[in-house]
Amino acid sequence: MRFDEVVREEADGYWESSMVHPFVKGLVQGTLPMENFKFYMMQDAIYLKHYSKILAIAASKSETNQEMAYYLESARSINEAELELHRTVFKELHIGEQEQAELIPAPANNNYINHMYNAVLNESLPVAFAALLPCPWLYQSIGEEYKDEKPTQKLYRDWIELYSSKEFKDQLGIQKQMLNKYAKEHPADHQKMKAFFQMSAYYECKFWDMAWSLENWKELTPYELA
Ligand SMILES: Cc1ncc(C[n+]2csc(CCO)c2C)c(N)n1
Repeated sequence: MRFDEVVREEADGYWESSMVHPFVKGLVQGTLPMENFKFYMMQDAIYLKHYSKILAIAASKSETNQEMAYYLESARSINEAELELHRTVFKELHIGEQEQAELIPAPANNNYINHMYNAVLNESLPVAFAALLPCPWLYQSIGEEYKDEKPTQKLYRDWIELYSSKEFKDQLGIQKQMLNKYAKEHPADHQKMKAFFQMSAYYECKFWDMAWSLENWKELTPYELA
């Protein structure tokens, strides 16, 4: 099996759990309350901002021109996507300056972002790349699985369309090849690449939980006293 197939198979549980997650199901079926979608979008804007910065750090650590070009272009295009989000979705959902100024990452988002910074700052570039990969890969899988769903809300349809596009699938193909190239050239990094990929896939699931429960820093999970 190729390296990308091995890491993906190991993460099967996270993929399956995302596919049937009430947030994802609600989104593709159009039953998701707009409050949850708005919360998700606002948290995602923070996530995208940091994802782009992390790619820029990866660019600065690149050893080849090809790597450099890939990371710089990815950082630029995600920054552009983030700006577009503010221009369109934020406007549509009436997310104003005040609401944006008060925005802080929810716990699960914070954990995921910190995990990716840790990868790019303290690990090798192949390990950082593996940590960044579940993000496009999982979303591409969801887009493909639900490409024929047509929820009535335009924002939900746009979301599905974005991640089920051919360009997005082609881009993922290049990313899988990069993963395999890194794996071939850095056999000593295999264990960590796998571990960081799994951790990111776990955090992707926690991101759905966060948006479904409107997670915040004030309320802890209530446990019954024995
Ligand atoms: C929590 C979270 N995870 C993944 C994505 C999807 N995503 C973000 S940036 C990007 C492009 C990477 O090449 C993709 C696919 C998201 N929006 N939010």
